[in-house]
Amino acid sequence: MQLVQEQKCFGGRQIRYQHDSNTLNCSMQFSVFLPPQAEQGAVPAVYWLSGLTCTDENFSAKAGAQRAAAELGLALIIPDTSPRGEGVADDVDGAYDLGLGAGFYVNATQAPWNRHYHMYDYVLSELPALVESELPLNGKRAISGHSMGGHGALVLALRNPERFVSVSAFAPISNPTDCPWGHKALGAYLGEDKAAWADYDASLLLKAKGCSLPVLVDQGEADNFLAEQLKPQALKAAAEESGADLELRLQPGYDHSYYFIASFIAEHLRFHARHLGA
Ligand SMILES: N[C@@H](CCC(=O)N[C@@H](CSC=O)C(=O)NCC(=O)O)C(=O)O
Repeated sequence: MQLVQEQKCFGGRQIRYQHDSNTLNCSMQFSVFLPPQAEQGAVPAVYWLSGLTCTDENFSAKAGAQRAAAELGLALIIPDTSPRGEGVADDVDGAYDLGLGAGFYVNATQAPWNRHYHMYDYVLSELPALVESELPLNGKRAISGHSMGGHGALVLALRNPERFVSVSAFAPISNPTDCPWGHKALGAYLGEDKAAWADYDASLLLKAKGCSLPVLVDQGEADNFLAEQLKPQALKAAAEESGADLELRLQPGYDHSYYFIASFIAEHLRFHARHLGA
């Protein structure tokens, strides 16, 4: 991987890298925050998955996560939200909720998406293997994300509990088989056979398999997308049915923006630090 950019931040290093991804079949950029403790030895990592329209830079620049990560000794690993570059398919109308910036953390099976859109495997396997071989990381991982990225974080953790110690989300798309964003993306990437969609629906996965990991979810009550797209009540019902350790916090007055994420990211990082032994 090649260094693109680096800034000192809260005594640590905010870094952007580029690499050629075999999983996505294109060149990718991602961001990393290394806390000051990484100068002395290997540290645990929180993976952050961003939402629709984002690159790795939205979270790095807007969430203000570095202060708490530096205090807690946590690395932050921040991938992009889709494959990028010439030859990578995009929505024909340039819609914000399909194609570039909207990979939904799935492995697409349908043309033209299946040439590049394998964000599930990228985040689960290729990116951790790369950063853990090149950076001072101790192999302990937690995962979090926002909206589409909250959906991705929950699905990755629910399907691979041995890979993470904890999972959290901000305003996740909790039940994508039952909302317009999910129908559009899962239909395009996986095809119209809805049986394939269930593997990427956190509420269905939680109901069917339960979850051995602690789960923290924050949801703003003034979020414009709450009723139509996010459906946290489906996740809560699934957790109650399966006995999963979900804490769902409804936050009065907060919307869907990065101001909401910035308000609670330190609490999420402290939650993950407890489970990571940081
Ligand atoms: N442009 C769209 C909404 C786009 C949007 O709100 N994106 C969110 C994530 S939404 C779910 O995945 C986001 O994080 N945007 C980037 C940012 O820096 O705020 C519309 O207008 O409806």
